[in-house]
Amino acid sequence: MKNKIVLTGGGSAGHVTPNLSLIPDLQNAGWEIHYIGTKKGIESKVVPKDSVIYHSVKAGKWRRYFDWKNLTDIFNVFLGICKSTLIIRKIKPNVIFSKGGFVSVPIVIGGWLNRVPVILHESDLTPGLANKLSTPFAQNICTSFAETLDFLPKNKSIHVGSPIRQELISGDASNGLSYCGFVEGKPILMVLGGSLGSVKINKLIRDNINDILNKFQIVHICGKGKLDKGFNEIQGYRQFEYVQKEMADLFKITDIAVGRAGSNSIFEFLYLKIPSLLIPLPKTASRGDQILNAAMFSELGYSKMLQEENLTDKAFLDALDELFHDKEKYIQKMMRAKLPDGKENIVKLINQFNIERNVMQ
Ligand SMILES: CC(=O)N[C@H]1[C@@H](OP(=O)(O)OP(=O)(O)OC[C@H]2O[C@@H](n3ccc(=O)[nH]c3=O)[C@H](O)[C@@H]2O)O[C@H](CO)[C@@H](O)[C@@H]1O
Repeated sequence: MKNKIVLTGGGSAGHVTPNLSLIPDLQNAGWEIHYIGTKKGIESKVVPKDSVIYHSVKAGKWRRYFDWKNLTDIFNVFLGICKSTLIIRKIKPNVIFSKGGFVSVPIVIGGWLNRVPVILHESDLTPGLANKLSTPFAQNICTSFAETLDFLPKNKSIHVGSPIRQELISGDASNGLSYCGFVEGKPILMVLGGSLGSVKINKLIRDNINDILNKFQIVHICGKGKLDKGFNEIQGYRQFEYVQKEMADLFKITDIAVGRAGSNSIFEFLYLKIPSLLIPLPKTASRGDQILNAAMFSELGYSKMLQEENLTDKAFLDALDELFHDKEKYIQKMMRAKLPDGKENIVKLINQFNIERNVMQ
C-alpha cells in the first residue's frame, strides 16, 4: 500500500508556500500527497491539483478585535474538526505535516483523534496562535529560526530552517525583464507587502513613485484587489496582485526589496541574497511577530528595518537610498550565513514515517 501524507496550512500564502516546497521531493519519495485546506482560501488556489489530492473543510479565524464572526467561527472550527476527522479516517495517512495558520487547527485535531502523528512547522521567531493551540497534539515541531526553540517544548522541537521552493533558485532574468517590460541596466526594486499586500506600503510606493523611479524600476506585488489602474501606464512600474510561477524570474532581476517581515519572504530574500528594507506589521495590527523577525534580520545585518511609527516619506526614501548604497555589505553578511536546508530536513523527518501505519483501523 502507498505511503500517504496529509499537508495542511493556509489563510495566507505564508502558510502554504512552505508546503509547496516539499511536494516535488515527497512525490519523488513515492508519497501519495493529500492537502486539507478551506474551499476558497489561497491554499485552494495555489496547491497543484495534478499532483495533490485536495480536500476542503471549514475553519475559523480568531480575530484580535471584537467581531461577531469570532462566535460563528467557533462553530466553523467544530465543523472543521468533524469533517477533518472523517477525511483523515478515510485517507489513513502515515503522517500529517502542518504549516500552521488558522486553517490548520481543525486538521491537526482531526489527525490526533485518528492517532496520526502530526509534525508542525513554525516560521516566525515566536510561535503563532494556531501552532500554540496545535502543540499538545504534535509529535514534532520544526522551526525556521533557531531562537524559536526557546518558546517550545524541548523534547519535541527541532530547528530545521525555512523550506524554500526549489524553483525560486533557478529564475531567468530575461524572462523577468520581459514579464515586466523592464530594461537592462537600471536597478530593480521589488515591493512585496506580504502575500496579501499591504495598503500602507502600497500607498507609500505610489505617493513617492517619481522619486523612486529616478533610481529604480519597480515591480510591485500589491495584493488581491489592490491594483491601482491610474498607475498602469507608468514606464518602469509594474503592479501585480499575486504572482505564481513567475516569482522566481522576478526575484532574479531584483536588486533590493521592500517588504513586510513575513518569515517566508525574508528567508527567501536571505537565500537569494537580496538586501531588503523591512517595514514590519505593527503591534496595533498583529501580535508583533514581524517586528521580532525584522529585528533579528536587521541585527544579523541581512536587512534594514523601519518601523511604522517612524515611517515618513523622507525616512523611507532615505532608508531606501542607504540600503542601495550599502547593498554589498548586506550581501556579504548573507553570504556568510549558515543556512540549514529546511526543505531537505523536513523531508527527511517525514520519510521516517513512511513504513509505520499508525491510524486507528
Ligand atoms: C499578515 C500576516 O498574518 N502575515 C503573516 C503571514 O505572512 P504572509 O502570508 O505574507 O507570508 P510570508 O511573507 O511569510 O510568505 C509569503 C509567501 O508567498 C509568496 N508569494 C507572495 C506574493 C506573491 O505574489 N507570490 C508569492 O509566491 C512569497 O514568495 C512567500 O513564499 O505568514 C507569515 C509566516 O507565518 C508571518 O510571518 C506573517 O506575519
